[in-house]
Amino acid sequence: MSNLSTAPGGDRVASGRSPLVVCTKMTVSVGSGGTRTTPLRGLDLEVGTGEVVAVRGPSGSGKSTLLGVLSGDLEPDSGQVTVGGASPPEARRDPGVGFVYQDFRLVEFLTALENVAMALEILGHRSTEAVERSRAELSLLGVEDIADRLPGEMSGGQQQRVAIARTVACEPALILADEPTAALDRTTAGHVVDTFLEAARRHGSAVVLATHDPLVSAVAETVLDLQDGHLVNDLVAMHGSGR
Ligand SMILES: Nc1ncnc2c1ncn2[C@@H]1O[C@H](COP(=O)(O)OP(=O)(O)OP(=O)(O)O)[C@@H](O)[C@H]1O
Repeated sequence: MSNLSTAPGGDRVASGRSPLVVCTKMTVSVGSGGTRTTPLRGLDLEVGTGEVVAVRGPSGSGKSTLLGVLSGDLEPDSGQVTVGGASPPEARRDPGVGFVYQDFRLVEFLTALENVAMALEILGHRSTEAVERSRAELSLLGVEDIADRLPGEMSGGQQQRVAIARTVACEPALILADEPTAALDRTTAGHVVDTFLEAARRHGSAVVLATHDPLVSAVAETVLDLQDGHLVNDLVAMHGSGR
């Protein structure tokens, strides 16, 4: 577990290993006109290289909004956010940010294998190597048997695992996943969680998981709760009692 300390704003920051993600006094609004709302208000966060963080919070507390800012899909109103010293849009390319979206976002006209291989080819991997690596990643997630199926021919849980394989295969410096076990039975959810832990251990990826799933919080190194637009330390996780 990383050392935890409290930032001036009261949010949790990690110390003791090199920070990859740094958010300082970050305020983020979404929507427009009468539906505009500000889920994140002056939030501070650090996530270290190789750290696996679970972000919890009630529905509507801003978990997806936080991931959206870290991925560069959303811009903060104010405050700072960097990933590997770069702005999130720049960081997508270098040092690399992978996002497992809640709705998976697989390319509908590509098979499972092609979805994963295409992502690797975009990063510059040769076709044969990309296919080999994609098969290995699908196999690790237990979906090698559906490698030739299109997303429309897969269950939600299978699509979720293909989306995870696509992200993890690319070995990004930062992995973001929104409810990555939501569509899965408990055994499969366990394999998925192991995949994220392995990505952190083997490649040093920082992993931020937005989740309601106690299984995910139980294995994450750090558990944070979103409350009133801020991140609050989970005291049980801080004191290491069995997580
Ligand atoms: N495009 C949008 N327009 C208006 N309001 C939005 C928009 N996106 C999110 N919101 C609002 O922002 C708040 C935070 O939403 P967000 O999706 O980040 O929460 P969440 O914690 O991820 O929820 P869930 O657990 O249900 O996925 C909610 O009140 C939500 O209604």
